[in-house]
Amino acid sequence: MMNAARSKTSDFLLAVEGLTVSFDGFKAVDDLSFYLDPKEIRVIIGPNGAGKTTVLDLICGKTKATSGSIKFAGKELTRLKEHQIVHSGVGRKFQTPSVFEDLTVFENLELSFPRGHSVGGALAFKRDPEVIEAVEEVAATIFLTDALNEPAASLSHGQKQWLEIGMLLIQKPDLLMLDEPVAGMSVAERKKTAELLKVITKDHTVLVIEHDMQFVGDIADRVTVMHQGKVLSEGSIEHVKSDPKVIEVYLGH
Ligand SMILES: Nc1ncnc2c1ncn2[C@@H]1O[C@H](COP(=O)(O)OP(=O)(O)OP(=O)(O)O)[C@@H](O)[C@H]1O
Repeated sequence: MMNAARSKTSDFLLAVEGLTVSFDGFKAVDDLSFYLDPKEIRVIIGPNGAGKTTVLDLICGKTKATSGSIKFAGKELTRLKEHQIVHSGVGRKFQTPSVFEDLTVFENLELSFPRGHSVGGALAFKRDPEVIEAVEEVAATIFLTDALNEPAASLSHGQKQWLEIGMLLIQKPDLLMLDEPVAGMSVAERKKTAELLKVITKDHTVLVIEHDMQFVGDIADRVTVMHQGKVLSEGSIEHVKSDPKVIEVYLGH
């Protein structure tokens, strides 16, 4: 198999091999292998309980693997703690936005600028041109230039999701993982989010969990379909959509 042969090399940004996690004997992720190329957008789809969120939990170190390997830029992540994985260049956005509502968009982005300060410390820090430039650049990418001085509380749900993506982007991770980024968004916001992800992958690799098949088709380079903790199918959106196994367990419902 091409993937198995290539995994011997360091071509992949992320190589997940034989990954397994058991919760009281139940294998939520079961001997899972998949590989991400640099600058790829991969979408993981699959029915509820397939193990998708658990895969992201394993990659970011929130959950420890029972066995298997997660190699990121050649480094084994399964032995690292969550903060070490963040430092290695893996950023994760959870489903619910967790922006600081009382702070402005500018301040939310500024706080996330990587300088190793606590929340209070970062705010007390004098704004230097480097931070201002980084904040303005990210704000433009996430369509929030005009809202920089607005409190985050005044943003729409979709804008808060973009702000949170911006808070990851400003840390310049090599891999961004997003769990259902367009859940609760309007059609217009979904379109803009697809645009945003296309821009992001010029510099980053993106791993997304998503149910909205229209959105999946708009963004994915390749799709991995999970079922019962395993890969059921993998390939282009056309390939997985026409795979009878995928239609049977997921798309046909
Ligand atoms: N910490 C845990 N302890 C016990 N069981 C867990 C734990 N985390 C996940 N599970 C179980 O593992 C299975 C996979 O869950 P997971 O949330 O990864 O699925 P999913 O594909 O993300 O589903 P959804 O689309 O509903 O979010 C589920 O049966 C879930 O109940």
